[in-house]
Amino acid sequence: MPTEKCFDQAPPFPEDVPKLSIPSISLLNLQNGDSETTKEMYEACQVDGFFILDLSESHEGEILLQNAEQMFELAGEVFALGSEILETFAYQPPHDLTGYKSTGKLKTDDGKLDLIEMYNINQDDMVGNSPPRRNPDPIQRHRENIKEFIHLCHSVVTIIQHRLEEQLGLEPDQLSSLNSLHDQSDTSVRLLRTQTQTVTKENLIALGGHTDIGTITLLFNVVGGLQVLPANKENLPANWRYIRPQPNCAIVNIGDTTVEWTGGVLRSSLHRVIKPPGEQAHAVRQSVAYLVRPCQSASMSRLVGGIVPSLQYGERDETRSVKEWAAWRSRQVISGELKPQSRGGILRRPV
Ligand SMILES: O=C(O)CCC(=O)C(=O)O
Ligand SMILES: [Fe+2]
Repeated sequence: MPTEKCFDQAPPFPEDVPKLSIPSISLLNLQNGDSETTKEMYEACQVDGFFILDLSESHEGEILLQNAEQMFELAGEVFALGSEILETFAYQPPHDLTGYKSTGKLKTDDGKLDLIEMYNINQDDMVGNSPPRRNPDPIQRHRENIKEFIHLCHSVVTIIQHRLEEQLGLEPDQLSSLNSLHDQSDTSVRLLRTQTQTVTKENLIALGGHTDIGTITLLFNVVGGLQVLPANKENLPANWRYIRPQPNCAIVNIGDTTVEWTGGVLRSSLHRVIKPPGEQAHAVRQSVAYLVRPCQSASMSRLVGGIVPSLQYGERDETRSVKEWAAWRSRQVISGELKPQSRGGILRRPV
């Protein structure tokens, strides 16, 4: 659905709401190693932790868009099964997020419960890194499409990481090898849906403020509702800014694991989903996310090299395993026990 066709079917995004201004980065330019584009992307990853990735004009990008559209159709089929069937595939947090999460399982910032349904498809299952899992029928029937979507998303993530490695002065593959497609990880394709909102409250929170735990996220949206808390702004209702979904584009954001690895040079920003703005509030909101997690064998320790700051006296390196660390982070998100906040974003000039 992220093509023009899908945007034409949805009500328009209103002009008069506060938006975060983030750059639109051409995938083709990143593929060609264009230095201006690379610098612009690096800066966005430091300042906002978010940027728009324009997939048009790139051959792989165009195929990815078609695949993402198929994932939107798959989401429609999966959620149409209804909660009774989907509950038989319920997720098991915090250790296994694969499967269905009904609404009302997570706390939102206003102390209420979330309004978003999710289905997480496990990458290892789809690419054959682990024995096949039991999945709802539409997922089983579309295994090949999902696998292709994963391969394309993964190669786009690898291009982004290669450009970041150059800017950070790291070795080629120093970042990207930590989320290899062929090693087990908790990487997933997440299908999300929020029903039409009948409640009049403008800032009704569907998914509470959080940072993504993994390395990087590619997000496909058509209907608005995603908001980011800009850097150096207090978490007050007036400070949140919308990210306007754009046709032929993905939204990219940096996750907490990359902040750990880069010693805080890159930033993972607090984001949330609220009731879609303006006329869009009457639309069912679907999105598709590719959430990259590090391989289980990777370390959470800070990378050594380039402009990544070395540990200072008194600072301790992260020694928990990838699994332990992620379970600890997601427990925080689920229980709301620790207030989630943006992390990283120490300004450092690229090499
Ligand atoms: O649906 C969206 O636009 C955002 C979803 C999100 O932030 C997430 O799944 O982590
Ligand atoms: Fe997120």
